[in-house]
Amino acid sequence: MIYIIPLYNPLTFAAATNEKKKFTWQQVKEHSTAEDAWVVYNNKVYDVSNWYEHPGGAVIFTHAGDDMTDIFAAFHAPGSYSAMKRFYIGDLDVSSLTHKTPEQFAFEKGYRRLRTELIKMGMFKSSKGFYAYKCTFNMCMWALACAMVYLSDSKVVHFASACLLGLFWQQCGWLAHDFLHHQVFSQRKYGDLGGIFWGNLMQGYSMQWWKNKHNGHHAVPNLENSHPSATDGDPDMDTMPLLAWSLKQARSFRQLNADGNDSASVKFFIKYQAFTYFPILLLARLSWLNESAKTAFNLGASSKNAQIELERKGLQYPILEKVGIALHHAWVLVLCSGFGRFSFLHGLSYFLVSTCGCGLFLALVFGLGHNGMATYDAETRPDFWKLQVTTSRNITAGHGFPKFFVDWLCGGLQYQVDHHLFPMIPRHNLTQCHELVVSFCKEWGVKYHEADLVEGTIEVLEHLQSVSDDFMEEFVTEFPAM
Ligand code: HEM
Repeated sequence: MIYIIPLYNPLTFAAATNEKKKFTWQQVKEHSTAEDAWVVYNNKVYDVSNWYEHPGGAVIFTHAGDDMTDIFAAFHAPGSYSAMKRFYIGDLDVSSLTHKTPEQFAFEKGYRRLRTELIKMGMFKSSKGFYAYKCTFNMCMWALACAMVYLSDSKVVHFASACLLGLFWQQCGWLAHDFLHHQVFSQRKYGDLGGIFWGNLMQGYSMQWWKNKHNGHHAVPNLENSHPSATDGDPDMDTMPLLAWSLKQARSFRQLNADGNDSASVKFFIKYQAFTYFPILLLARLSWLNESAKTAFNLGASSKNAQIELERKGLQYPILEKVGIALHHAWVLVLCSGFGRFSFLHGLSYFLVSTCGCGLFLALVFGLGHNGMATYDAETRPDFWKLQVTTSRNITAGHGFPKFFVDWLCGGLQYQVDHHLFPMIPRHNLTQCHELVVSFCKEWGVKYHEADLVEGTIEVLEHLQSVSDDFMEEFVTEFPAM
């Protein structure tokens, strides 16, 4: 597709002639699609319509027609501010922000000040020693899993090795996560290379597929799609028809049917979702491997925006992505074949145990991080801080799980709330950051939620059951004889 720049645009012309245009909030809100996207940063208005070439990709359009001040700060290196200039079209008429009370202005000012304090405290600087230790520990897990297969003929040892490999993949997920959020290196390129090593080569995931999906999730956590076939919400809660996180989401697939009714499969899945939740988690890695291979080898994208983005600007690291994934499948094949000694069934079992283990351990932590917390749609979406805090849950020690184990298992995401507010803060600084965030939330009356592994899982299952009950109750009310 060819990107045509209009020869005369009255707005860019105004910018070029230094004549400052003023826009009301209402006017900004009218430009809320990828094709017609205005964004606001510190009361300045930018026209980023059709800018699929944006280095962060189509995630930029999650804030079309909205204020991007805080999400911009969450994702970008300081130098990126200069890239904004060419999109500037005028200033926001601050008197038109009638939906904001003086208290809201003070709240926003307060959380921006807190961010500045954290920067001054050095919270965004990583300890290279910490990450060297984490990377070495992880590689030792991998070497041990391989050695157990190579040196032993015991099925019990092979089973233990497959479980260890599942855990290793889960830990690779957290390391790739840290590198790709640029927690480890402020230089983007080094973070990306770390992401390719832990993501593509060791885990089998495409780093660009992951970035698109994960950064989209960070921009709009627990936000529902505007339409069942749209992909403008949080990709991580785009789980229909298998799982619904709100009654509205459960009902959404009716719009796809000509008769406006739910299909038998939707009814079945939503009715039993509290029971199917864990089996679905077990299979999650297979779906991620599939999506990753599709992205890396240009066989399709997971959303319409990701597809257009791939067509317009392609992959950031086309060769490394492909080589990384191909080598990943090669070493996994060698290991799953028991270095040539396993029967087909034995090798398949090894693969399934490790893959399902990884899916379960990874998705369990994601699930605890957000599932069962508040969900929003475009109209009810609150400010950046409240959106991130109310949709996230921290995981604490408890029910026999000690803190060091929870910290290791969750790879930094035990501080999900704090991580969502400041995704570039390295995980080893989150404990300190957490204390300041909690006291800020207390001061401003924002509910900050924590639960241990068991309580959190029960909350998730209870939430699924309550959505399921509300959904099924409608049929009983409408058709009492059934
Ligand atoms: C006028 C508006 C914007 C401009 C000029 C801009 C520019 C840039 C630039 C130059 C980069 C690469 C350097 C860096 O990582 O800091 C970048 C990356 C990124 N941007 Fe933006 N951006 C804009 C708006 C947004 C918005 C609204 C979002 C999210 C809703 C966003 C999300 C991202 C993400 C996630 C990355 C990192 C990609 C990576 O890690 O490779 N950007 N942007």
